[in-house]
Amino acid sequence: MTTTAPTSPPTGTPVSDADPFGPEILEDPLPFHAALREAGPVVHLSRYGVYAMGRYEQVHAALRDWQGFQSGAGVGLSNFRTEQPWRPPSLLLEADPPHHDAPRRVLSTILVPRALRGLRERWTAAAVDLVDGLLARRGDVVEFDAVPALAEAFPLRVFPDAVGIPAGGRENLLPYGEFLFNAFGPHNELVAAGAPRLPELAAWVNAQCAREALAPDGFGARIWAAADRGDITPEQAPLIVRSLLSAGVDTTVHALAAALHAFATHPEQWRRLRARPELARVAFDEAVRWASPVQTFFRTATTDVRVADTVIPDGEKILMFLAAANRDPRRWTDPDRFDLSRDPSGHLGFGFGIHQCVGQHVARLEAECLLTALAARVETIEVAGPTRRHHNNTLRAWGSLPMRVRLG
Ligand code: HEM
Ligand SMILES: O=C(O)c1ccc(-c2ccccn2)cc1
Repeated sequence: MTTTAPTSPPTGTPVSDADPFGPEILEDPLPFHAALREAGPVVHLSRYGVYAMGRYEQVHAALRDWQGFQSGAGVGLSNFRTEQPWRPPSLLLEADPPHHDAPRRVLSTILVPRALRGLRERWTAAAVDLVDGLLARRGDVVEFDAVPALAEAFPLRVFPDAVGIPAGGRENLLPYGEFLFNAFGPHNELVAAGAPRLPELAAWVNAQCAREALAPDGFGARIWAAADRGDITPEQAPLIVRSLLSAGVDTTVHALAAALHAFATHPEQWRRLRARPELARVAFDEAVRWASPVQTFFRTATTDVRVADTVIPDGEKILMFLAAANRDPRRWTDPDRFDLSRDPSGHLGFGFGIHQCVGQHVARLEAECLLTALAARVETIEVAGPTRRHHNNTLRAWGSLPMRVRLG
């Protein structure tokens, strides 16, 4: 019996020859994810010479096994064992224990839900103000592009202030993150397009991390206070502030856009949220599972590590497809359905294990505030025109989401 290699429709390219960072798959990754899951627990991608995993079981196990699958050699295609990082490595993301431990403990303490309690009232008011401003004096049916009007506007209205950076230059945050998340992939045209502005963007971001730039009551000041206490060193403090500015903006922007798109294409789920606004938090996690705004990232094998029938040699890169795992029918019932009655816990959209997103509670609070404010005013939400994807090597993003809402 001849078995034909699984192909990623429609181009018919065998999975092992596919380019997951090329425009076809970035535009619509779902067929490739399905083919990757079907091809086996681990697949060698010849184009980049990496080992790929698309099934929940293997991605979950690799994320859990930080000793066998390290972050210290970088979580992008670039291998820090042999290549220079484009910026000083993150003390959390690109570090393994024990170096990872203290920076992680400092950020965990600052970003834990009870530490965010003081922000809920302020962020709720900011969301209500943004939504009211968008809908005011425009009649009962209002049209707008949800990407700039809501998905970008809300995080940029609340998060930089929460970090405590100055008012000027915040328009640099999105393009910096855009480059950063592209740079985890291969040096393709997406990376090349962002390179010209990088020196100025990186200089601006680094300048925001200095103690004197930060307001006395924000996340940044609390990181510096940890240095004053000796929990971390003063040299580490600015890099940990940089982590917030690196990871905390583009991710939430594209996750919120994904949630708004999910509701605009599933009117019955919007009706459920309207009826029960307390579902906003679980709705956001279901949107993060269903859309996986963070699609992929890498680990590096620290020994010859066996996964199913494959031995991944020491030093080789493993590309983990969170998005494929989040829709693996081996783990999820009816995985392609966006369904608020599902329990999405266990999804890998925020990662898993010791590096699991330390900012996930910040993201959830932003989403809860914005979705609750919208659900209070908007009876129906629908797509009002052609949507446009925005391609990034790591992030699943919308470039434009024309929306029509009916007030109720
Ligand atoms: C919906 C929005 C977000 C998504 C989908 C997301 C996703 C992720 C994922 C998948 C990881 C794991 C990376 C790995 O294992 O190598 C991660 C780590 C991280 N995230 Fe998030 N993130 C989001 C928002 C945020 C926010 C708002 C912040 C900051 C306030 C943040 C800060 C971080 C940091 C510092 C890490 C590294 C943690 C470590 O390595 O110990 N993220 N995030
Ligand atoms: O500490 C940082 O600078 C940083 C932390 C986390 C990320 C990241 C990477 C892949 C997926 C989600 N988040 C990026 C940067």
